Amino acid sequence: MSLKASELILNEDGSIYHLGLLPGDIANTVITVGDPGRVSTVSDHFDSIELKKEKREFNTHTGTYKGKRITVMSTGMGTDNIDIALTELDALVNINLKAKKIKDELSSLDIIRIGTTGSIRKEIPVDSFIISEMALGFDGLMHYYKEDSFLKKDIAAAFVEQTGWSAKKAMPYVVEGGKELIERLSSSSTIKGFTGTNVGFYGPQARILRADVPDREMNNKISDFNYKGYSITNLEMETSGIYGMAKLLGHNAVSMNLVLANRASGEFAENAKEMMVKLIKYCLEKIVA
Ligand SMILES: O=P(O)(O)O[C@H]1O[C@H](CO)[C@@H](O)[C@H]1O
Ligand SMILES: O=c1cc[nH]c(=O)[nH]1
Repeated sequence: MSLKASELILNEDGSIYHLGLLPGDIANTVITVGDPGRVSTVSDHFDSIELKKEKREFNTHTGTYKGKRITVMSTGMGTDNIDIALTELDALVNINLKAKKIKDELSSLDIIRIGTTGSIRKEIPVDSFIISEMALGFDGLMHYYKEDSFLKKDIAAAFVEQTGWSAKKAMPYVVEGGKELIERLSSSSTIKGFTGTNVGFYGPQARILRADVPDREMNNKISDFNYKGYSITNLEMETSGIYGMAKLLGHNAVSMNLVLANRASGEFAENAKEMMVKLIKYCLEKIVA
């Protein structure tokens, strides 16, 4: 049975609805970044660029780095965008878009997020590179899918209990990254972390400019959380969705985080651009190693 036009939506040129991409446009290795402007900061290092396409917040370049074909695509901010980005990337490789049928043989993408984050630990200073071993999603995205056998439910339950998590918010979920990619991108330059993925940047990360939050101690409670040695290191807005959707759809994912803010000390990075270029070069070298 083919998928209905209302479910698998294609543009006039046959490209997938939001990404505006055709199956041949993407490589098997996809770097995702939040910021559309960061796409060229990555592809500037490519040997050559074969494709540049842009739709909404999804800016995509495909090219080669040291002979390896790589796609870099922006996702915009938040796991609502990640739901679209990963579902449509998966459709590009695992659904025959012309027949609108799921392929008999499925393929796996390597997905490497290169993003920015705030550390909630004094001992993880700005300019650090955190590689997320696991993510705790505050966003609820994975509760909208039936398959949940890969979620670490004991860790999420302990988190709810220890932090007194409000039932008015989504139930947190915990999901691991792709082990092989995590090992490949780890080194003495990276810190292994457990990343909290928030639904926003201000209130959801307990930042107060003018609007107060219901619990000013929440970041301390998150940082005090400890279950079987697992404790949260940093906050950002995409990793849990990427890890969850990758596990759900059979892809491998890793999230690399440049620490821009240290929420415990109140500091913000002074040379963010330079450090991002350093993280990008580091990731590209590890991808082709
Ligand atoms: O720098 P990016 O990749 O966008 O990542 C982080 O920065 C944004 C917030 O400033 C959020 O998307 C967060 O996850
Ligand atoms: O504190 C921070 C810094 C970058 N991105 C976030 O989501 N939070």
